[in-house]
Amino acid sequence: MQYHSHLDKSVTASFGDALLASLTPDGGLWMPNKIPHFTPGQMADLGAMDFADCAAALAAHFTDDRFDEETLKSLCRDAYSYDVPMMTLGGERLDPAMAPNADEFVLELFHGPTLAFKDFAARFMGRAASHLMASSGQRRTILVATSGDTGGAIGDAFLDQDGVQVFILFPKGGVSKVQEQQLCTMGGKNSNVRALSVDGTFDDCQALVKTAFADAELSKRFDLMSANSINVGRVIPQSFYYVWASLQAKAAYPTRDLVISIPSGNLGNLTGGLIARKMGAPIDRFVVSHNVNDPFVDYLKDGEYRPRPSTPTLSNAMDIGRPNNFPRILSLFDGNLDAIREVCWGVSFDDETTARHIRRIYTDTGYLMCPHTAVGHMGMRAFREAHDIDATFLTVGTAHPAKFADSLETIIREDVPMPAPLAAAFEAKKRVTTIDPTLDALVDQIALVVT
Ligand SMILES: N[C@@H](CCOP(=O)(O)O)C(=O)O
Repeated sequence: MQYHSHLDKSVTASFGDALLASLTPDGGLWMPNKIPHFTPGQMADLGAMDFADCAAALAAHFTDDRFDEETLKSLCRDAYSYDVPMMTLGGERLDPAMAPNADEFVLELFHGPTLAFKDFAARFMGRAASHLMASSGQRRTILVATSGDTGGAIGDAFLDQDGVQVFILFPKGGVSKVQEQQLCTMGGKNSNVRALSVDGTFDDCQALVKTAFADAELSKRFDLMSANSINVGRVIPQSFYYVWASLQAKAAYPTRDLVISIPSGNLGNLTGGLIARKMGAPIDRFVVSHNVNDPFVDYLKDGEYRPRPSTPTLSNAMDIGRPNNFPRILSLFDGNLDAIREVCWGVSFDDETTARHIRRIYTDTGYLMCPHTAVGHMGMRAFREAHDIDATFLTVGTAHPAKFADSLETIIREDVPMPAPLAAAFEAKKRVTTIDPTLDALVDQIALVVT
């Protein structure tokens, strides 16, 4: 598989080179030259595998000859050592024998080490980069902008990795208390993972990272690598769980359509889903569910893309006014808005509605959703109201509710228990430096540890 720049198809690279380079030399995003398409029979074989083996089989079509079958299998088995359940709000697993009439499930992607869906892509990327770097003796300085979850997942995936220094840039006061604790306590005093609290918004963090990449001299001096979903090595593995989950849902309820609602911000998760659908995953529609930071919803409505400054919300990881993956979505559909609309249905919700939904679902069923998952769940319900179809409805559960204990405790007026990894983070001492949102301030921090 070769990759090309979304700006110029003649600019190409292998998977490994695209991953380590992050952005194309012309400042574009890497796109796969051709998305493999699987027949229903091949899809059925993939669906019969466990998630890790299915991911490895898919990855074989997107990587290069530095990744043989055995390498990918052990990489995925090591990365995906946790559960990927699809649950009803009543706590039943997706299983037609147990829940013959159930048609709504949460695809819980938050059972990895940092309790967010970002672990799926971060763990694949971390292991793939380590495999490439071990054979070539390279080093990298990783910059990752986070609105809450990506930073933790990347920090965890690259923690203690030789030749790698990670800088996590998060908006000061713009992530939950638990997320901040997690981001600022990765590793010990001499950790290779450092947290930078940026005096600005997530969009400022993201812009800062992009400015650093645009500076060729700086990029070369520090061997910069991005671990955001601008890196194609993050987006490809985000397609694997859509393939696998859709096959499980279709096998369980074969006569129904399948609709997946994705809580969305930077649009990396939607891009992964669209790639899965192009591969032949049996997904009929995506509901693209946003908080009030919703330029993509407006685009679906009137065809005008108007990125704008973000507004802080309860679902802070989606507080993004300029989604990075918008150009990739256009590229997947050759810019055809009608084709995008046939697959994507957009909707957005404010905080008051989100809080009310969390409280009502918790009171009625005992299921506690993180604010992002709640936005996805409301999107799914809104889609159902607007469309009379017989379908299985999957809502992507993006993060464990405990990561948002501060806001959820106010909403449900109960304590939210902390799972062990988060409780451990609260035992550790926070290490964080506050910086201005300027390139000089960022370079000063990098230069302290990278020569
Ligand atoms: N929602 C993200 C923001 C970064 O997005 P990514 O798609 O580049 O990972 C987060 O939680 O940090």
